Order: sequence, then C-alpha cells, then structure tokens
Amino acid sequence: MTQARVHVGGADPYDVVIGTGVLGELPAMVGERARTVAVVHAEGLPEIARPVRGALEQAGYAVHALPVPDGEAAKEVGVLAGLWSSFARLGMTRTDVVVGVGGGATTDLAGFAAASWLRGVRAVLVPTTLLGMVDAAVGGKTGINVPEGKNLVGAFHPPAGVLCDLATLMTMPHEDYVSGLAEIIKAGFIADPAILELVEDDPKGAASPDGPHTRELVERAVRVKAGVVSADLREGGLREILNYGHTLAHAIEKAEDYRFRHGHAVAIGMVYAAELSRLAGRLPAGTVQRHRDVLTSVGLPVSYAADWAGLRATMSIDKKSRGSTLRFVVLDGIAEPGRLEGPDEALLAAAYREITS
Ligand SMILES: NC(=O)c1ccc[n+]([C@@H]2O[C@H](COP(=O)([O-])OP(=O)(O)OC[C@H]3O[C@@H](n4cnc5c(N)ncnc54)[C@H](O)[C@@H]3O)[C@@H](O)[C@H]2O)c1
Ligand SMILES: O=C(O)C(=O)C[C@@H](O)[C@H](O)[C@H](O)COP(=O)(O)O
Ligand SMILES: [Zn+2]
Repeated sequence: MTQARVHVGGADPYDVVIGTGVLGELPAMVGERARTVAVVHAEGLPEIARPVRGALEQAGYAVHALPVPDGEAAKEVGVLAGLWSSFARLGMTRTDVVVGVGGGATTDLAGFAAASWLRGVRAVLVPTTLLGMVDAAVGGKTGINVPEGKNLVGAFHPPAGVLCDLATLMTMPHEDYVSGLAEIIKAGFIADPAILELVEDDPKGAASPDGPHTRELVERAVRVKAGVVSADLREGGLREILNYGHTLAHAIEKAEDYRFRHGHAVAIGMVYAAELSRLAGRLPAGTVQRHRDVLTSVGLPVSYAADWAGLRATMSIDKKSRGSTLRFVVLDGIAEPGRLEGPDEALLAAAYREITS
C-alpha cells in the first residue's frame, strides 16, 4: 500500500505519515541526538508497542517502555506525575524523546508529559485508534483531565512526527472505531463535504477498518486538521472550528465521569450545536437532519438526557468562553463554520430539549 504524507506547517513543522509499514520512519522522527527513548503505551496493549520498541532498539536507542492505565484513566495528574518520576529515574535530558503509542488518551498524556518534562522535550506519536490518527495525535494539543472538567490542564506542544499504521486499526473494538468516525464526520461538516458523501454512500464500509474508503477518510480528516492547525496552532481563532460539538460533549463526558466515549459525546454535541444553529436562524432544518442521519447510519448516538442544569454549569468553563460569555462553534451551512456568542439561556435550553428525545 502506498503511503500518504501530510505536512503540518507553522513554527514547528512535521509530517503525518499514513499507510502500512510506516515504522521505518520512526528513527528519523526521533532524531540522531536522542539516547534514551521512553515509549508510553496503555498497559493492556504491550503487543501494539512491541514493534515500535523493536524499531527503536534496532536503531540503537536505549528504549524504556512506560505502561500507563488504559484509555481515559491515563489522563490523570497522578499518572502524569508517575511519568515524570520515570523520566527522572531514566535520566532523560533535553535531547531525549517521548514516543506515545495508543489511542488519543495515551497520546494526549504522552504529549503533555513531553511538553512538561524539562519544559519540553521532543514527542513522536504513533496513534493506534481511528480517533487518534485523524485528530488527537495531530495538532499539538496535549493534556489531562481534572475532576472539574475535560482537558483543563495541558499545553500546545506539536509532535516531531506522527505515524499512522492503518494495520493497527484491525484490532480495534467496533465501538471505539465508530467513536473515531465522529471526528471524521466533524471534519466533513466543518470543512470537507466529500467526507459526508463517502460515509453516506457506504455507512457500513465507513464503520469498518476493512471498508473501501478507510485510507481516504483518514487522509481527508488529517488534511482538514493539518490545514487548520498550520494556520492557528494556539487557537487564536480559526482553530476553534475543530471544537464543533465539543462544548456539550465535554460536559457530557464529565457528567459520565469520563466513562463515555469521546466520539459518542461529540456526535451528540454536534447535533446540539446544529440545533442551536437552526434555532438561531442560521441553519436549515434539513442540514440538522443530515447530522442525525449520517451519525446514526454509522451507529453513533444523537440524543442524550441528563440534568440540564449540571451540563450547563460545566459548559461555562469551556475553553472558548471569554469571561462569563459562552461561545459556540455553529454552522451557517456545510463547511461554513461560524460562532455564536453569548446565546440566550432560553435558546441553550431549547436546543437541549431537541436532543433529549
Ligand atoms: N489532542 C487532541 O487534539 C484530541 C483530539 C481528539 C480527541 N482527543 C482525546 O482523545 C481521547 C479519545 O481517544 P480514543 O478514542 O483513541 O480513545 P482511547 O485512547 O481511550 O482508546 C480507546 C480504546 O482503544 C484501545 N486501543 C487503542 N488502540 C487499539 C488497537 N489498535 N487495538 C485495540 N485496542 C486499541 C485503548 O486501549 C482504549 O481502550 C480523549 O481523551 C479525547 O479527549 C484529543
Ligand atoms: O484540535 C483541536 O483544536 C480540537 O478541538 C480537536 C478536538 O477534537 C479535541 O477533542 C480536543 O482535544 C478538544 O480540545 P479542548 O481544547 O476543547 O480541550
Ligand atoms: Zn474531539
């Protein structure tokens, strides 16, 4: 299979390599100055980290595997502190490198560990989930959760390279695979309608790593993200569009004690944002229905019912808020993202009612 290479520009440029057999690129991304390489991976997935460790050992690095808890349980301050202790024990200096292998939770943690160790060492990311490949590992947002909210502590720390080996997707649990599709569909709504058409034409294929368009869907979503973060790494404006659906999604994840899949929460959050757009007179009802149809077709949820007051309170701490003003990414049409600033409480509650049934 041929490989695709997507360049991410900006002050710290790097490549995202997509295909199979991509690990040959790893030593070049780690670089010649490194001696020690810490490979951070989920403790339940040592077999996924094994080829990564092998490629690095063969290249002559001193490789140390640092297993962390699986999934979202990794994005906790205690786990991060454990990595700092391990880095100290290994004597990691500024020329040494952290390699994160796994899903988005693992790469978010590994990236933040790299960002914070000695005020910043090189990180190379090897995402092994669909969501990790198309979103989490690209763009330099790293971080952890705190009890008060999702991703509230973190740093912008672009990786030195991202390697997406599509073969690793074959072992993914179906529900986690589908979760990743939510971020791909998000990229379709905010920027690349061809993604929506690919999913709508063959939802069953889209929901399987064996599907005919897996590689194209991954590449298209990565290109959307790369284009945005190349222009606005630190979310001064444009980058906010990647947060479509996330204001409510993050509140749902917190309400569910981070046991709700991120992509599933984003799917619900996108329908909420679409309903907000419609109720604000900015989006036709047909486009809101298109959200429900395409998300449902691949098995993603589009409704949610829990105490509105709790969700509303959590949304205030969203990173797009400015002072007491809530700000949402909305749509004025397909691939026409806009902002809704300080919406009426009545509008927020009305949009929520639309997704509770
Ligand atoms: N930094 C960003 O820009 C960004 C973007 C989107 C999402 N995120 C974050 O990413 C996280 C979600 O990522 P995710 O969906 O990958 O979830 P995840 O990291 O929790 O992984 C999902 C599950 O898949 C398992 N897994 C990983 N690779 C596997 C494989 N190849 N085969 C079998 N099992 C495998 C994991 O162990 C885990 O149990 C959230 O924390 C979210 O906030 C970050
Ligand atoms: O890269 C971005 O920017 C995004 O918003 C991508 C989101 O899919 C991702 O979930 C991100 O982690 C959310 O960031 P946050 O700043 O809202 O925590
Ligand atoms: Zn997301």
